[in-house]
Amino acid sequence: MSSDTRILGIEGTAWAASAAVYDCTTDDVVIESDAYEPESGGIHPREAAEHMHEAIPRVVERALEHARNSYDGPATEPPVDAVAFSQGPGLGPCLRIVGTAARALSQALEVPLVGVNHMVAHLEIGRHTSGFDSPVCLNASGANAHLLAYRNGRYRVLGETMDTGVGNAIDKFTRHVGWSHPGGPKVEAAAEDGEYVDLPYVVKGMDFSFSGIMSAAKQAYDDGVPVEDICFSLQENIFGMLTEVAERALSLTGSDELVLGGGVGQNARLREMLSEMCDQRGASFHAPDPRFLGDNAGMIAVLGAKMYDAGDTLDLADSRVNPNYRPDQVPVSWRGRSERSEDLETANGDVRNRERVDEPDLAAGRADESQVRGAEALVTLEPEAGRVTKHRESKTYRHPQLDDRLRRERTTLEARLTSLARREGVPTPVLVDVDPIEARLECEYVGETDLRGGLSVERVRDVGRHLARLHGAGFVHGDPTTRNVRVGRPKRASRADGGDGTHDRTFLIDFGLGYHTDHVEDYAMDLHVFDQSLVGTAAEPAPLREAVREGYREVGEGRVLERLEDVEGRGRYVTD
Ligand SMILES: C[C@@H](O)[C@H](NC(=O)OP(=O)(O)OC[C@H]1O[C@@H](n2cnc3c(N)ncnc32)[C@H](O)[C@@H]1O)C(=O)O
Ligand SMILES: Nc1ncnc2c1ncn2[C@@H]1O[C@H](COP(=O)(O)OP(=O)(O)OP(=O)(O)O)[C@@H](O)[C@H]1O
Ligand SMILES: [Fe+2]
Repeated sequence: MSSDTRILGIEGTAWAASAAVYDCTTDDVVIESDAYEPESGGIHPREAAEHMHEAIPRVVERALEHARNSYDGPATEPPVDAVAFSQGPGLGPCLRIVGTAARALSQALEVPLVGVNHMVAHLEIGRHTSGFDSPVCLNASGANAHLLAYRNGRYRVLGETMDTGVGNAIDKFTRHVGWSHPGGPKVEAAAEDGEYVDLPYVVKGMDFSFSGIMSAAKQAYDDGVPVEDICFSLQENIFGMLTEVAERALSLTGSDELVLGGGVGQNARLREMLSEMCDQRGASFHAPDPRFLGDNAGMIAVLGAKMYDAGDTLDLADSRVNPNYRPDQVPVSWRGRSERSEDLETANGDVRNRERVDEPDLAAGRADESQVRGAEALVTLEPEAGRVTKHRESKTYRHPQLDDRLRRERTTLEARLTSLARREGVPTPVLVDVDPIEARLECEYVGETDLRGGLSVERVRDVGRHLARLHGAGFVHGDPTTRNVRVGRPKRASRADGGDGTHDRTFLIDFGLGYHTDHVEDYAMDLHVFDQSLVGTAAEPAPLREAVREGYREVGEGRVLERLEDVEGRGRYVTD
């Protein structure tokens, strides 16, 4: 940053009472922290608030003392230009204490107040220390776990945990085995001596869930499985899931930069996996210094400075804290104008650069003219021969046993669901050969372009009907994006169709994330992913979104469409 801004940052969302001074001229960050350590169990909100009450004045005083000592301006001037504080998310009682302290200080020093979103700060500190321009960010913290990417003035949530934060999930397991809080570092230490045992692994598109794996881990412990083996395997599966969704986000955004944020980011195995994944796909990876990963006021001060320079300060009346403050609620004021209107066309499930709609799509990593590197597989296209070969290559970041299992399971499932879908009357590629051991699948080349390069109301309505048919048969596609729909004349099936070979069809491909389910919620989510993909792809999504619903209504159940409205009403999904 070019200005000579100096900012006092205050953090106190849960366990870390922390204050920092950031000096833009030198880029120095001085952090003073005082951690709350529960005597037993996890974090108790009331005890944590008592800790804040007592520790915040102390750390603020130390930070201010540093600010005064290093300030060479007039003695009558305040030693900082603004006070930035964590406005949320976090524990209400803790946040309120921090808010009160920040307001009092801003009045005493007669400087403005800056309200910082703690999760955006976890992200921005990585962008700041890496110098990356527009990275995808994986926030792996105690109470959260999500992937963020910037588009059109906001950080969009591309994927997130469907239940608890990643650190909290680990901490619950360590409480079960009687270890003190925080559990993450203890799991990391115990994992050193562990061997792999099978545990659940749950990724749905770019979302993921920890509840199944944590129950299984506790059960394994109760059954006498050595705790170090469980710790080792927990790390392999949980961090494998996070790395997989991070790779998916890179592939779909077309970004080649990844930054890590949050307390769990201190884990060496997680960093190793992310770094290896990025190496394998030619992307750059950055993890900030550990002092910037766990909760700390340094990241609040650094983002506070960017916001202050952009004129993004708070009136007292707007300075109330928000325990549920989501990162996608923050209007991003501090990125340059050119940055704000640029880049990623993101939406949950389908994210891309608008110009990349040529056919064939080789944008996500061109190997040669006929190969596409998707998020999961290397796909060899032979349109002339009417053939496609999809190979789920080994991911070296994953434990070999887990890697084998996932590649086999998904290849088998993709083959099975692709055929099942066709039996339900949904056009899909005809399978030629499946080799689960090699994770290789050979099938018919279908369509002429991706749907995203050939959007029309009729085609989208057709996809609505297709999804309804799958759901009627008791399974979901799992990843129905405009990239996973092919459109055009069928190469072989057309004549069998009774047509003249010019009849337009929409094919569903890539069933690797599909699964059997009878939950309305899963069907609604499937529709929602497609809906969001339209929002991310089309200049005028409204008539298309209506068309999907029409198509679905013709064939499927109204209650799924009702649930879709619920899903949209939950607020996570910003579609503007
Ligand atoms: C809202 C805010 O209060 C919250 N903060 C938070 O969760 O603290 P953070 O410092 O980002 O993360 C703490 C978590 O990070 C885990 N952790 C710390 N070191 C770890 C390690 N080496 N391996 C795995 N987990 C680790 C701890 O077990 C704990 O669950 C958040 O950012 O979600
Ligand atoms: N049967 C097919 N006919 C024509 N093109 C295909 C076929 N299968 C795949 N493709 C092309 O290859 C691309 C990648 O294939 P696919 O989606 O199956 O791989 P993936 O690794 O699962 O990708 P991602 O997870 O990124 O969607 C598709 O977007 C499509 O353009
Ligand atoms: Fe945090």
